[in-house]
Amino acid sequence: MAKAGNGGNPAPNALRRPHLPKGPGYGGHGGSVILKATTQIESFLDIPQKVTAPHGADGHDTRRGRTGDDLYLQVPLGTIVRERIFSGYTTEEGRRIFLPQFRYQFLRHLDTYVVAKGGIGGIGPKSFKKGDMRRGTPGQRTRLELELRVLNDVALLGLPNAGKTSLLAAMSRAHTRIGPEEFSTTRPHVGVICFRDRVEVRVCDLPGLKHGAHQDKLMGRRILRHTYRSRALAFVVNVARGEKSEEDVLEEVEMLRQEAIQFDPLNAEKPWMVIGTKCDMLHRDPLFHLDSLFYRLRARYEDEIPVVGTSSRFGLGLTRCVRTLRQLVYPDMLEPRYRLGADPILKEHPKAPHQSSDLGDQVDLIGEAERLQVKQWCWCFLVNTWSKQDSIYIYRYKPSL
Ligand SMILES: Nc1nc2c(ncn2[C@@H]2O[C@H](COP(=O)(O)OP(=O)(O)OP(=O)(O)O)[C@@H](O)[C@H]2O)c(=O)[nH]1
Ligand SMILES: [Mg+2]
Repeated sequence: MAKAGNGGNPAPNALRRPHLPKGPGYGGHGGSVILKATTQIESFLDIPQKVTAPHGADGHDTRRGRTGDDLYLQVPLGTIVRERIFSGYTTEEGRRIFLPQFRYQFLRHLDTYVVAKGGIGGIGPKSFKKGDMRRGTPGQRTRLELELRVLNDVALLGLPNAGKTSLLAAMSRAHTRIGPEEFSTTRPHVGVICFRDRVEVRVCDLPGLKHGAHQDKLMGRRILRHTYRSRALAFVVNVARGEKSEEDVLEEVEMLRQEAIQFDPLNAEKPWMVIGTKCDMLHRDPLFHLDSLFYRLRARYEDEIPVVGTSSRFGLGLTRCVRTLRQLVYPDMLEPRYRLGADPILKEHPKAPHQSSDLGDQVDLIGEAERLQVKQWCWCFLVNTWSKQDSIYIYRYKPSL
């Protein structure tokens, strides 16, 4: 519930004369209630149920009343604002039925939206010929419903205790409670994986899902709604089965995917991958389960589904996992390692320095490459001083020793 401040009333007998420096004692405007998106917070925990912005003060003598300050409430990115509007009906117990209506969604940092506008301050009597005055208007009052659908690129979905939080903590700087008990994570956490070429992949760790999640079993729908904005899904399964070996890994992946699809059919079109965790527990046959999962998934789906085995405890397979995540989210944007032209376009340059350098080392021009070859950094490449803007001349530097 948000209530903006009322406008203040004007001073009834204020005069306006040329020699009086101040105005005719108008009332101050009321403060508005404004929502502001920020990356600093990730939940609604700090937002009170009822907020009221300060009222504008009444006019006094010839001075305008003080304008009430706007009340800013910080909300996390990905918040959807809906207004609850009275439908005109009541329940049998006499409770009013409200219907939600979409108002705004926050997708950018520092985005603001005014949910309740403050009242306008009253106008003094001397502004009207009749000599009457206008009182301040009341501030708006709205009932709001906020829903958080976290902004992320990849959502980690898995059974409770599959090792999702450990995986995210190993891949990024996000760190939350990791525990041996089920449901140790209770709300979404986002970790950002930054690549060297400034590409960022936002990975969202969610609480565990169980069968029937799409019917809101164990708050499943409230968990699955965070997949709404993800561009790819990663199903996390514990492949170290041990005594649980009769429960099939493939069944588990299928169950998780079906839950996601039944919740939102758009999830069927998103690219997905499977991450096998706890691969370090060798006595529990994780590699066997991982292998069987890969071949059976390949047989079932025509295009190859990436399956990556990891161990968050020992940091195994994380690089491959991170690369695969990036490949899912940005399939067209390859890493610089792969972006190399196989053969640089060789072109003789007229000013090529075929002579030796000062140290007596031999410097040969190999060619002009459109793209810089990072692959062959074992040779020391020199970028010459007269390189054009769109091309780089590459020299092979042979030390004299
Ligand atoms: N040996 C081993 N244990 C792991 C690994 N990753 C996680 N664990 C353990 O598995 C347990 C569960 O890990 P979490 O990361 O909390 O699992 P979760 O999927 O986030 O669980 P919920 O949040 O409850 O759904 C913890 O006791 C971890 O120590 C791993 O790679 N190897
Ligand atoms: Mg967790």
